[in-house]
Amino acid sequence: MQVGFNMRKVTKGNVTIKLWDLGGQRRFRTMWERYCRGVSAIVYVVDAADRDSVPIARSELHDLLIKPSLTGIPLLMLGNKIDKSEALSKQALVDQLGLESIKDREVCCYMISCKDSVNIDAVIDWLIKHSKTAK
Ligand SMILES: Nc1nc2c(ncn2[C@@H]2O[C@H](COP(=O)(O)OP(=O)(O)OP(=O)(O)O)[C@@H](O)[C@H]2O)c(=O)[nH]1
Repeated sequence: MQVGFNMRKVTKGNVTIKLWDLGGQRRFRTMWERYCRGVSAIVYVVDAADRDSVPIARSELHDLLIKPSLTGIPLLMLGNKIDKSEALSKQALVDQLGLESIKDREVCCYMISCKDSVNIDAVIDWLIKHSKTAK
């Protein structure tokens, strides 16, 4: 059975980051806001190779960010699965997710492959930079 919410800790050097992995399926989405309140950053992972799902990812993202409780929380967008030939380019993903229209917070986007460990270090560094303890 798919569990909707898992907590993990990632340590690099003397910094430990606490991550909540929130389920992406429809039935879990109403709970996203509750888990995002008060966090240092929101990491939103999309499958860059699943082009049909991007419009849904876009509307769910903007529905989330419109919540007053989440104003100003930095957003890290990750376009995953760039090892697949059908993956969107970064520019196409940024455009299709409407990231340029987000003006009330810092937004960063990396294209990654969890399978091939592409850009994972950059993600960890970004998370450390935006963690509460490491400023
Ligand atoms: N090719 C490729 N496959 C990947 C990559 N990352 C994850 N996958 C595969 O994608 C599938 C889904 O991965 P999950 O980690 O279960 O996805 P998830 O986003 O946590 O799923 P939900 O939270 O339920 O939406 C698995 O079969 C993974 O092996 C990647 O970078 N490249």
